[in-house]
Amino acid sequence: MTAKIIDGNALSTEVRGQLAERAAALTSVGITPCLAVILVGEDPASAVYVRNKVAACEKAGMISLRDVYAADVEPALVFARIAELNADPSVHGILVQLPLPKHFDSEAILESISPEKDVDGFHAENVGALMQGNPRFIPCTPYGVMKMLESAKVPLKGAEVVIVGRSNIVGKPMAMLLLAQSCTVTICHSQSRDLAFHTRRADILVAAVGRAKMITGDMIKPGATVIDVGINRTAEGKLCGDVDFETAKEVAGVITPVPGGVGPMTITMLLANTLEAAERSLK
Ligand SMILES: NC(=O)C1=CN([C@@H]2O[C@H](COP(=O)(O)OP(=O)(O)OC[C@H]3O[C@@H](n4cnc5c(N)ncnc54)[C@H](OP(=O)(O)O)[C@@H]3O)[C@@H](O)[C@H]2O)C=CC1
Ligand SMILES: Nc1nc(=O)c2c([nH]1)NC[C@@H]1CN(c3ccc(C(=O)N[C@@H](CCC(=O)O)C(=O)O)cc3)C=[N+]21
Ligand SMILES: [Mg+2]
Repeated sequence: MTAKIIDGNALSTEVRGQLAERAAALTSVGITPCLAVILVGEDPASAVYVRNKVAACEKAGMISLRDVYAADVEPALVFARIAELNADPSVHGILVQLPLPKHFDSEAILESISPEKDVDGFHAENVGALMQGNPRFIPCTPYGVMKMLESAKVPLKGAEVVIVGRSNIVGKPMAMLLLAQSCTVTICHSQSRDLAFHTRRADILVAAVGRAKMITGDMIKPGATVIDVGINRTAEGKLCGDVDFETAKEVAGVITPVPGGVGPMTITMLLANTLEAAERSLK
């Protein structure tokens, strides 16, 4: 038996269709949801993501603004632009593509975004709200993973979850969301001893490391749900996840592919958060 695959492209199409209807309803009362994306530098992967985000917005009937700065831009210029977007009532969401060049204080940039427009959910106030179980914006990647688990009807209450990776943008918020659904959560990282000991206990295994194919079939409990957040490029330029799909799919019960898994759902939930911000602006 090979694992059931959660198709992130198909689920995205379905969810984005629903978002487009809500966006159209808002537009009919004079508010078109608008996302502003800021990109600093020429990293080709970041440029692709930003292009995908902008295209997805337009397809769902939302407006997107894009500001691109040279890698050596004066941070003051970016702070000034964020202040302008914060003050503009026609802008509902603001996203600064990460990572930023080294001469930027990334934390200060994220804190300068109005929490009401922080559709990534990275502002300290929104991180705190999520931890307190009262989220304003759920970070897009973990939010997309929760939608995928829901669509596959994966039982959460009491499930043993192991997350590999503890970043602020994926691992930590993922742990908070699953904890809120009464999973028992373990977070592993580069200093964890005997990673496979942990991963083999997992009913739900989330890989968010950034190391191609590091999770192999022998590290997975038979029948487990395996969520692959990793996006890595092989020497031949092919995209692959943190999970070795070929060996993992023979052991797992449910698995997500790369590409076509968590990535598209991340963009879908960014649209959802932008729409949500626009809907709140009515109230
Ligand atoms: N699909 C999507 O939408 C998205 C995909 N990604 C992808 O997900 C992956 C992770 O991204 P991100 O969270 O930003 O990555 P970071 O580089 O910020 O974090 C990586 C984490 O993996 C841990 N780690 C590194 N090596 C090992 C190891 N050998 N064993 C166990 N843990 C290890 C690190 O541990 P330590 O903390 O100790 O250093 C760290 O916590 C990347 O491939 C990224 O491209 C990211 C965002 C969205
Ligand atoms: N402020 C900020 N917010 C982010 O959400 C953010 C970020 N910075 N920096 C980088 C990471 C990464 N990320 C991805 C989004 C979509 C795909 C995606 O659509 N992937 C496609 C493939 C795309 C391709 O062909 O390269 C897929 O997996 O099928 C991947 C990765 C968002 N991130
Ligand atoms: Mg990172």
